[in-house]
Amino acid sequence: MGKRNDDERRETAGGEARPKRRAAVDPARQPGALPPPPAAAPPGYLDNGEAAKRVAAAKKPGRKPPGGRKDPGEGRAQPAPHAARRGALRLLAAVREGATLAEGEEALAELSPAERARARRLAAMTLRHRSRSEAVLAGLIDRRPRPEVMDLLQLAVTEMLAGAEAPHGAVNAAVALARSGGAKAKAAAGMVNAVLRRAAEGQAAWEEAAPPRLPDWLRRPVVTEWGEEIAAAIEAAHERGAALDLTPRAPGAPVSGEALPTGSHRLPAGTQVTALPGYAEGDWWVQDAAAALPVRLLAPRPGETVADLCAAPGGKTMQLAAAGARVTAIDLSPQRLARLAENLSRVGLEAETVAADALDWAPPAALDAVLLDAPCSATGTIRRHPELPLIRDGAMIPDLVRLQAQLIDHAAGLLKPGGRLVYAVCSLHPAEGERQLEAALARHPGLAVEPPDPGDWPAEWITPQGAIRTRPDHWPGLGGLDGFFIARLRTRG
Ligand SMILES: C[S@@+](CC[C@H](N)C(=O)[O-])C[C@H]1O[C@@H](n2cnc3c(N)ncnc32)[C@H](O)[C@@H]1O
Repeated sequence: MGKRNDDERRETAGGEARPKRRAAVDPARQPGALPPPPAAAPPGYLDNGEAAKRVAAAKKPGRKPPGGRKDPGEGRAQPAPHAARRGALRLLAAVREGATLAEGEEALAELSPAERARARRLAAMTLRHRSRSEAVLAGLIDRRPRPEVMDLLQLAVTEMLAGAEAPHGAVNAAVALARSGGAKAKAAAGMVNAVLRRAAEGQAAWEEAAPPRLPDWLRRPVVTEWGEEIAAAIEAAHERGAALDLTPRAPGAPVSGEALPTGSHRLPAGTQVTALPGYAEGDWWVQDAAAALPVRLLAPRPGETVADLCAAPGGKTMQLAAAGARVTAIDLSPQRLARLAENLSRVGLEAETVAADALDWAPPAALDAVLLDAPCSATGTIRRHPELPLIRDGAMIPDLVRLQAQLIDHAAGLLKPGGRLVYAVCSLHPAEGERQLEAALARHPGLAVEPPDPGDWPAEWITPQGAIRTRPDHWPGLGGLDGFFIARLRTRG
């Protein structure tokens, strides 16, 4: 799988962004500060690239580890043994340093595309099941080992008990990796061997353990909003991970995968995107089924003027343009906007692009509609980004809520009388969704919620306010979907 393909496989939704000056989210203080995305950026991150540079510098292939030891893979024409596992451990180490899996991937440049994909899969699987491997290991170790040794143990336990890897293969690989590490890892090789041989018998403890809990800062508001049972169902859905969803360029077009009730198509996770029919022709793009819903609710008509205020990397811009709307796509990040332009060009669609703070942007004439897919905590995308709970602490929520409110206020002022505003966030935090809508309605007596047509939308998604709320535990039989809050507002006119 090529680099392009890797990038395409990432969700095109999401994206917490750097408020330029009006609100006070400081990218440098964000634990998950992300690089300018090479392609479709993972959601929920800032765009300053600092964390990525830090991680890449620390993990550069060939960089000598402390003590001058030569990396076993250094200088080899052939990949080092266990290259994918070694890559997965680098990714887990990057997450421990506060980076995302996507940032960590910068350190995997020497791996083949297939090894890189496997490293990513192994790391994500280890993170998704981390509570189970912890439970298995808790009964086998007296004292928690060094973090890198713990990563190695958790990776091997996950491979054995969730990944269908034969125990001897996972144990031997882990021992070999420990032996090829620094002095401290070498010293732990005996313990790794002994613990993992016993862990291979730990299937019962694995099954009995609960999925990873949401962090308290997110679990509390989730439980207050929907109750304990739903919080647990969300956690279980996060552990199951996400399939690959495609949005057809034209409704009803022949696109691979199972057609979902909302028009997206679903394929198994791990499907090689560039090999699918229609990729080169731009017949579809990768987009979680939930991320495709805001434009569906907006229902753009041919010729309408629509601004996509926080547009990059452009999943929703492409939907708007495919519907025939005259779209202006605005984004604060020129790098992300460049990616949007690339995406548009791949699928042969057009939109005007503007690199600007949406709070400073105004159209020459009032608009028919505005899509505000606002920067947010991205907590609705944990299925795809299992590292998020580990690298966020919730401190950014108040600043994000403030920025979202400012963007709603600005967006409302850009509309014609009778124009519509769709506000969307890929967040499970009610402060960014349900409470944000309540506050917006209180500030804007001239705006009213226009509820979705109940005939077209699952009843369980429609909130008492007339908005749409999707959660990862929805559609259990179909494989779930990301958490989004989406509201359609209309100016009285
Ligand atoms: C949730 S993502 C958008 C995802 C996009 N709508 C899609 O479907 O592909 C949020 C985007 O908001 C942008 N952003 C953040 N603050 C902004 C601002 N003040 N003005 C314009 N764009 C902003 C970020 O750069 C990021 O690309």
